Formats: sequence, structure tokens, C-alpha cells
Amino acid sequence: MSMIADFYGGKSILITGATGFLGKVLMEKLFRTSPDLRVIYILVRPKAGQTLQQRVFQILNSKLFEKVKEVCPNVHEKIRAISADLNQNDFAISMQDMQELLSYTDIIFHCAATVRFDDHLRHAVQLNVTATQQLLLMASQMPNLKAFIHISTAFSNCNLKHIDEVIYPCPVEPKKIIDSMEWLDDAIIDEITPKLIGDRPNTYTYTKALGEMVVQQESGKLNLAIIRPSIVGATWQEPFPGWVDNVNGPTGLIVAAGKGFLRSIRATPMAVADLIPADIVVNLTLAVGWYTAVHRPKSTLIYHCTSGNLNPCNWGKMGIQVLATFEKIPLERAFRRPKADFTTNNVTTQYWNAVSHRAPAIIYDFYLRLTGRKPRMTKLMNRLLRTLSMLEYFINRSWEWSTYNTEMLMSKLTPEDQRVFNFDVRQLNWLEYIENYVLGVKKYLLKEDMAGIPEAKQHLKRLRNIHYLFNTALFLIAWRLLIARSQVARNVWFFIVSFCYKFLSYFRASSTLKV
Ligand SMILES: CCCCCCCCCCCCCCCCCCCCCCCC(=O)SCCNC(=O)CCNC(=O)[C@H](O)C(C)(C)COP(=O)(O)OP(=O)(O)OC[C@H]1O[C@@H](n2cnc3c(N)ncnc32)[C@H](O)[C@@H]1OP(=O)(O)O
Ligand SMILES: NC(=O)C1=CN([C@@H]2O[C@H](COP(=O)(O)OP(=O)(O)OC[C@H]3O[C@@H](n4cnc5c(N)ncnc54)[C@H](OP(=O)(O)O)[C@@H]3O)[C@@H](O)[C@H]2O)C=CC1
Repeated sequence: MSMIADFYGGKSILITGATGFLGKVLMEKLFRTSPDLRVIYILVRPKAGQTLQQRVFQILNSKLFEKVKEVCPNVHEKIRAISADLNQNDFAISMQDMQELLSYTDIIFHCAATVRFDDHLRHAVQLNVTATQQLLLMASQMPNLKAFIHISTAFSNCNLKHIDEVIYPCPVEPKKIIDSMEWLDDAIIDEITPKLIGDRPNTYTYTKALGEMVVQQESGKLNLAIIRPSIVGATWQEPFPGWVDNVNGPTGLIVAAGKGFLRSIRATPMAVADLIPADIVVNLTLAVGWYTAVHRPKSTLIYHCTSGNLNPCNWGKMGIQVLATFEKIPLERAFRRPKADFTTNNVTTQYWNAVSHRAPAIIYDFYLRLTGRKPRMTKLMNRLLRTLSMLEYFINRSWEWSTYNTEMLMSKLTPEDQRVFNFDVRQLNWLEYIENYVLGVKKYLLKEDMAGIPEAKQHLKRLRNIHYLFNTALFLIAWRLLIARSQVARNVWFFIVSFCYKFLSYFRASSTLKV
């Protein structure tokens, strides 16, 4: 019997960010392991022309929730979508809904955030700091609340090399930042943003660090815990391997490599690729929820959910395995063959960007124009290069995260809980995981049919032939131009031609003699 699964039985759980990548995996696991939970409240905003109900319907009818429907057939009744926008005062939640949340909530999992690296500071502060503060205020009015679990990121202190499971203060107090966002105009905020974020690479990591400070400062009598996952990747085992449905982190680059857009990337092959599968993050999160509520640690504990110190893998190994998987299982309608390299300095990066990224895009757009179609490849390539420049910071450095609290928690679990809520990253086989990840990208994100693999392989063969043809033509044109301008080239050309002629004459003469 799982103590953790048992704990969530009969509970009312509030999840923010439930429509996001991690939130969905969290909800799925909760329903699957504790089908007798009372209700999961999710704070959802209408989006992309969909109502709340349509959004929930879409999630529950996705492949991710197939197993849930077997163990919890009435899952539709146990999920209660509450209209809310975390950017608004009181989250724009109706009085009636607010009353229900305040009266019944037992556990809060706060996953919502903006994870965009380039978000405007005002927006990032609003969502990652102010909303956290407001949610804590709400939590403090919940008489039944047993635990508040805040999802942060292992990169909130990426300006440090060694990171412990403690909160590192930012120079300017979060309250001052929140206040200043109310009266400063956008232009001034733009001007002070680099000074505020200091040696962090973006507004995301900075505001997540501020969010942690808010959690610490507003803790009051709440039972709080913070989880810091590193780079969350596709699921490892549960509910099935390789599930992923957005392009964040490495996923977008895997797609770009598989489709042949990404041909070189400035990365340090030996740097640790601190990836962590989404199901490991979720298992740790649920274990932390249980531990925080039942054992009520005296202080707010921080749990690193990282892989680097227990089971390291580097970007080089990962990249090779991604490409090896695309050899066996290619993506459909690739632009070029999946073939990419790591570059390690600025000059080679600029060179390969020009030769392998920009030039083919320009040539393809020229072809599109010639055939009366709208050019689009240069725009797409520029976006990819922009994305690469945003991610580069994280693939050229290594960090060390201590994991004492996470390991302590593992030791507190029963063998059954260690199995059902497995967050032991040492058991993960990277090569197998990456292969499943790439397969998952193909099946669940791009929704490509496995039956199309032979055609995809044929397409790659055609691309290879076009590539050879193109290179030969390019060589001949270059050679022709050279001959026209250089006496040395003409002499070499004369020598080759006369040599071939003599060789053929000899061959013809000897074959005539034999007859
Ligand atoms: C030996 C040879 C080896 C060669 C191997 C090659 C194989 C490659 C595989 C392995 C490479 C691994 C690299 C991994 C890099 C990982 C870095 C992760 C860092 C995480 C640190 C922190 C973790 C967290 O806590 S937060 C979660 C992570 N958050 C994000 O990832 C958000 C990042 N995205 C953004 O901030 C924005 O999207 C931005 C700024 C990149 C682009 O914004 P913009 O406004 O320009 O456009 P969008 O509308 O947002 O998107 C435009 C376009 O880009 C696509 N896209 C978005 N994100 C990515 C991405 N990560 N990779 C690729 N493409 C991406 C998006 O879908 C859009 O496409 P459209 O076609 O236009 O719709
Ligand atoms: N993915 C990763 O690699 C990592 C993620 N994390 C952390 O994990 C958490 C979850 O991340 P992830 O699932 O990847 O992120 P997603 O971007 O997939 O999900 C973000 C969620 O927040 C919700 N949200 C955003 N703005 C609002 C708003 N104004 N009102 C209500 N809801 C809102 C989104 O709702 P909607 O669907 O409406 O947009 C969505 O449900 C975040 O706190 C992130 O910092 C930490 C480390 C790594």
C-alpha cells in the first residue's frame, strides 16, 4: 500500500499551471494513483478561442490521460476548472469560486509561471513574483491547508556554480521590485532590466529567484516547500515513455535537428546536460507534498530535482544519440538531412550559421519565389538562430546542485512508495531515455505516424542525392570560373584532361589487341 497515494485520497487539491507541460503530468499521476481524491481545482484562463470546459475536455481526451480513464472513469467529475487569470487582481476569481477554494483546499501545487526567457520584466514579475505572493495570501486564509508546494527552477541561481538547497537573496527586495513595476513605465523598465538581472541571463531566472524569496518571506504559518527542477524533458516511464507536448528546452532543438534546420549549435560537448524527466519531477513533487503535510518540517525545505550529480550525461553524448535515433526513425518532410555539429567558438559559429543555416534558407526562398510561392525559410531560420542564442547560456556551462534534501526524502519513503513515486534518477539509462524522447517528439508532439517511416527514409535519400548533385554543380561552376581566371588552374585542367585521354586511349588500344 502506498502511503503517499493514500494520503491524497479524499483531498481537495489546487493546481496552478495545470494546462502546462508539468501540470498535466502532475494531474495525470494524481488521478491514476489516488483515484479516490475528492477534487482537483485547476485555475485556468480561456485561451486561443477555447472556453475553460473545452480546454479541460481537450486535456482529458488526450493520449496522456488514457490510463487515467481506466482507473478513474469519473475523472471529468473530479476536475473543477476555475476561471482565473494570474495576471489580474485576486486572479479575477468569482466570489463564489474563491469561497469554495478557501473552504476546501488541502494542498496547493503552484506550477504556473511564464517560462519565456525574454519576457518583459513587468510581465515576468507579475506572474512569477506577484502572483506567487497573492497565492500565498490566499493560502494563508485556507483553514484546511496542509501544504503549499512551489515549483521553482534549479536555474534560479544560475549565476552561481555550486548551488545548495537554500534560498539565495537577490540584492533588491521583491517587494520593492513589485512596487516599482506599478509606477515605472516600460521604457524605464527596459533600461533598468540588465542592471536588475545582473549576472543572470534572462528575466525568467531572475523572477523565479524573486519568487523563491517571496515564498520565504510570506511563509507565515504555512507548511511550505520549494522544488527546483533543472531542464524538464519528456517522460521517462509514466504514464508511458517519451510523452512531451511543447517545444520548450531541448525539445524544440530536437525537432529542429530532426527536420534538418539545425545543422550546428554552439555548445560545449563535455558540459553536463542536466535534464530531468517530467515524471521524475512529478513523483518528487507528490512525495514532497505528502512529507510537508504529514511531517511538517520546521523550516521551508528546498528540493533539487536534478540529474547531474547522481547520473551525469553530457550534451555531446545526448546530441549523438539524438542524431543516431533520427537515422533509424526520421521525421517526415525534412528540409535537409539530420546532421548537426557542435561548435565551440564564435568564429566557427558565425561561419556555420552563414553556410549551414542562412545560405540554404536564402536558396530555398529563392526557389519558392521562382515557383510562385511565398518565401518563409529565412524568417524561420532567423527565429531558430534567435532561440539558439537564448539557449546557448545553458549548454555551455555546468552547474553542481547538492541534493541532500531530495536524498533524505527518498530514504524516508517505504519501498512501495519508492517504486510508485520513483524519483531516483540513478536508475535512468540515458541512451534509452533519449531514444524514447526523440520517438515521443515524433509521435506525441508532431503527431507523425510510424507507418510513414519508409517514406521519410525515401525522402532523406532524395535529399542526399540533391545534396550530391548540388555540390557537384557548385564544384564545376567554381572550377570553370577558376580556369577562366588562372593560368595555373588551366595547366592543371589541361594535365588532367590529357591524362584521362591517354588513359582511355591506352585502355581502348589494349582491349582491341586482346580481340
Ligand atoms: C555531435 C552532434 C550533435 C548535434 C546535436 C543536435 C541535436 C540537438 C539536441 C540536443 C540539444 C540540446 C540543447 C538543449 C538546450 C536546453 C536549454 C534549456 C535551458 C533551460 C533552462 C531553464 C529551464 C527552465 O526552468 S524553463 C523551461 C524552459 N523554457 C524555455 O525553454 C522557453 C524558451 N523559449 C523562449 O523563451 C521563447 O520561445 C524564445 C525567446 C526562444 C523565442 O521567442 P519568440 O517570441 O521569438 O518566438 P516564439 O513565438 O516563442 O517561438 C518562435 C518559434 O520558435 C519555436 N521555439 C520556441 N522555443 C523553442 C526551442 N526551445 N527550441 C526550438 N524552437 C523553439 C516556436 O515553436 C516557434 O516556432 P513557430 O514555427 O514559429 O511556431
Ligand atoms: N519546463 C521546464 O524545463 C522547467 C519548468 N520549471 C517550472 O515548472 C513550472 C511549470 O513549467 P511548464 O509546465 O514547463 O510551463 P508551461 O509553460 O508549459 O506552463 C505554464 C502554465 O502556467 C499557466 N499560466 C501562465 N500564465 C498564466 C496566467 N496569467 N493565468 C493563469 N495561468 C497561467 C499556463 O496556462 P496557459 O495554458 O493558459 O498558458 C500553463 O498552464 C514553472 O513554474 C516553471 O518555472 C522549472 C524548471 C524547468
